Amino acid sequence: MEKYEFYGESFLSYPVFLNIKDLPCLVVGGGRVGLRKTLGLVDAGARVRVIEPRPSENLLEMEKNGQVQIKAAEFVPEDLGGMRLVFAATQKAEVNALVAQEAGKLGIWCNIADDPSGSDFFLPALVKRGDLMLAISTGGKSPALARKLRMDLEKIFDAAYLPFLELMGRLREILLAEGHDPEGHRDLFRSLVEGPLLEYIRMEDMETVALLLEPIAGADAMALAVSVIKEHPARKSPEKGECFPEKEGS
Ligand SMILES: C[C@@]1(CC(=O)O)c2cc3[nH]c(cc4nc(cc5[nH]c(cc(n2)[C@H]1CCC(=O)O)[C@@](C)(CC(=O)O)[C@@H]5CCC(=O)O)C(CC(=O)O)=C4CCC(=O)O)c(CCC(=O)O)c3CC(=O)O
Ligand SMILES: NC(=O)C1=CN([C@@H]2O[C@H](COP(=O)(O)OP(=O)(O)OC[C@H]3O[C@@H](n4cnc5c(N)ncnc54)[C@H](O)[C@@H]3O)[C@@H](O)[C@H]2O)C=CC1
Repeated sequence: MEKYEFYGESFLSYPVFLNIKDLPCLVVGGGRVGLRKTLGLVDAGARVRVIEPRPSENLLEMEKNGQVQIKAAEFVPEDLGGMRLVFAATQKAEVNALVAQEAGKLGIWCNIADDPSGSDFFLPALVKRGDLMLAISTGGKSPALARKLRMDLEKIFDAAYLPFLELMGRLREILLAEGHDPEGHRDLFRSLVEGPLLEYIRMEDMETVALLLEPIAGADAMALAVSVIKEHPARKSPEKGECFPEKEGS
């Protein structure tokens, strides 16, 4: 840091992106916070069970759609059987502490909504653009700041990053299929990510995008550009005036 030296005790953590597809995960307490954690787990493809005596309409709707399983009762330690991650998200500190204690006995990683220092992990604020994911943590010091930074970053890393990353991935596949040349590829990819490609994607200037892709994609450049930018499944209807889905700023 240039101007400020870090002072005081720093929170030690190890950032990872977990593959939790199809893994059983438990959310205890399906209120405001529990629902937010549940939505994140569902997005990641987990098998989610929610323990909530008074499930909300939102949760019941998700259960109808087969996204979650709800047990409309109070938590009992047996609920933890077979679970890999647990979120203690009730408004009752003693219930959350019990969930954490029992999870600890079983070696299940636990996030406690009201006890950052007792948690095995906590969640970052997220900017997601397809496979591009920016995760923001303040070490638990200020979730409000994490949320604000997420919204600021969403403006910088706008929806155009989705087709941009998709294109970079396709170009990389083409080049790697032709052979490995780490030095040459590095320069090529660096010039593509630093150059004007993103700007032309934003403008949907297909001619120029195709021109920039040509050195790698050859005669397929225009077809590639169209399939990724104009015909991408994530694209919303043009009458809405949006290219790709934007996350709401809530
Ligand atoms: C430690 C952590 C554990 C965890 O939950 O994983 C934790 C803990 C607590 N949060 C509390 C409050 C708020 N949490 C939010 C929002 C988010 N909280 C998230 C994560 C985390 N929250 C982890 C640390 C992340 C980090 O490193 O910063 C986000 C990023 C991700 C997510 O939850 O999915 C999501 C933003 C998502 C987005 O918008 O992008 C807001 C903002 C708002 O609602 O406007 C407020 C009110 C304002 C405020 O307090 O700042 C309280 C109660 C404090 C009290 O009693 O007053 C506790 C408990 C405590 O601190 O004791
Ligand atoms: N980590 C975070 O991001 C944040 C954490 N918090 C903390 O999270 C906790 C929950 O907050 P909210 O979701 O706003 O509360 P809430 O009151 O909306 O939800 C709590 C839910 O837990 C359920 N519940 C109560 N006892 C239970 C039991 N024995 N078994 C199963 N479910 C039970 C209730 O029926 C209720 O639906 C609070 O302690 C709050 O301080 C608050 C804001 C953000």
